[in-house]
Amino acid sequence: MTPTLPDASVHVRDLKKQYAVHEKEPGFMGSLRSFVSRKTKYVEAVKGVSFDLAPGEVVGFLGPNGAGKTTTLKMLSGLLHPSGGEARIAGFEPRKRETAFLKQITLVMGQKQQLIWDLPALDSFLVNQAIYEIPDDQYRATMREFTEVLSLDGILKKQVRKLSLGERMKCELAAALLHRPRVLFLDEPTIGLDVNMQESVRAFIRDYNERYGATVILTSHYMADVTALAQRILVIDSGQLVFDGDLARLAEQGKGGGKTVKLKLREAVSAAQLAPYGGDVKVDGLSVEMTVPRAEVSVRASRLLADLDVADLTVEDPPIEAVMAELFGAAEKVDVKEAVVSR
Ligand SMILES: Nc1ncnc2c1ncn2[C@@H]1O[C@H](COP(=O)(O)OP(=O)(O)OP(=O)(O)O)[C@@H](O)[C@H]1O
Repeated sequence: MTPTLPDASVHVRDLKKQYAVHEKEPGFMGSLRSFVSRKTKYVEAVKGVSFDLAPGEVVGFLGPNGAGKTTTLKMLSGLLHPSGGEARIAGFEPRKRETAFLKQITLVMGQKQQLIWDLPALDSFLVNQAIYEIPDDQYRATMREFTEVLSLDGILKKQVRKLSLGERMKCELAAALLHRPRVLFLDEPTIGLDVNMQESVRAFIRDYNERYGATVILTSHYMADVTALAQRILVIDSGQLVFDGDLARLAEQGKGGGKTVKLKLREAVSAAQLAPYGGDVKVDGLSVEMTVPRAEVSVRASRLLADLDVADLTVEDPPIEAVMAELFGAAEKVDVKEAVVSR
């Protein structure tokens, strides 16, 4: 039965997606051959994923390229039918795409656009008002709020094609949230944006989550998005969930469970002299960085303070992008370079 008051929770059990891919040799002869005998390969994009989100929870959904993030979000928003398992979003079964369900969710894909290219964004907003049957007073109130939070003044009446990427993304977000959905699927909402624009988008998502108690699943290659918005992280790799826990626990997995100790010295010391205190020692003038096993941190820090002329000592978890690179073995797989640049 369709609930009248959705609770914005997300329940996913053993969700699977298999794609059938038709293979074709290159060239004309290849086309002919595939016409006569078509070869089909199956890609297991999602292999039995399960998790539950409480209403209002914000989670970062991370994983290397091709891990199955977009496929999962498309199944949760009802765009793709799962090959197995089930999902319940705000009490609804996504695959049915009921109108009441669509009014509770939104899917924002940073790489795709829903705004009408040749018209001002305002026209697309009016189309969405009609589609989602948003009452006039609610539409006006939401527009006022979004215009303020996203600084949309002056851009709503410009043709979408003439907007900058950042301006367009802000309008895309506004259009996607105009109906005040309770569950947000955000797939790379800040992709390609400059650092300031990324920050505006983050602030908007945070504000929306607090104001409406919306549940948010966010994928991003920019770790700054994830660390700014999410407490809990789901990591998917090769279609399987390999981590579900809080950010701090994910950080603990890095550097073999070690912490980064940073020192500012008053007197220069060589890396060789510092080797007994920790691993991965990096010396840059009077600044030193090293990795120390978690359980040893207090003992080693006391020794460093006793043995050297230390002006400052800090202990940090390794950056989350480094942890991800370590988890997946290769830095390029998680776009660590981009993530670092965006911080
Ligand atoms: N329509 C499709 N047909 C066939 N295979 C597909 C299709 N869409 C995705 N795949 C494959 O399914 C797997 C998961 O893809 P998906 O787009 O879900 O990954 P992702 O984690 O979102 O990756 P990225 O971070 O690169 O966007 C990949 O191996 C991909 O090649």
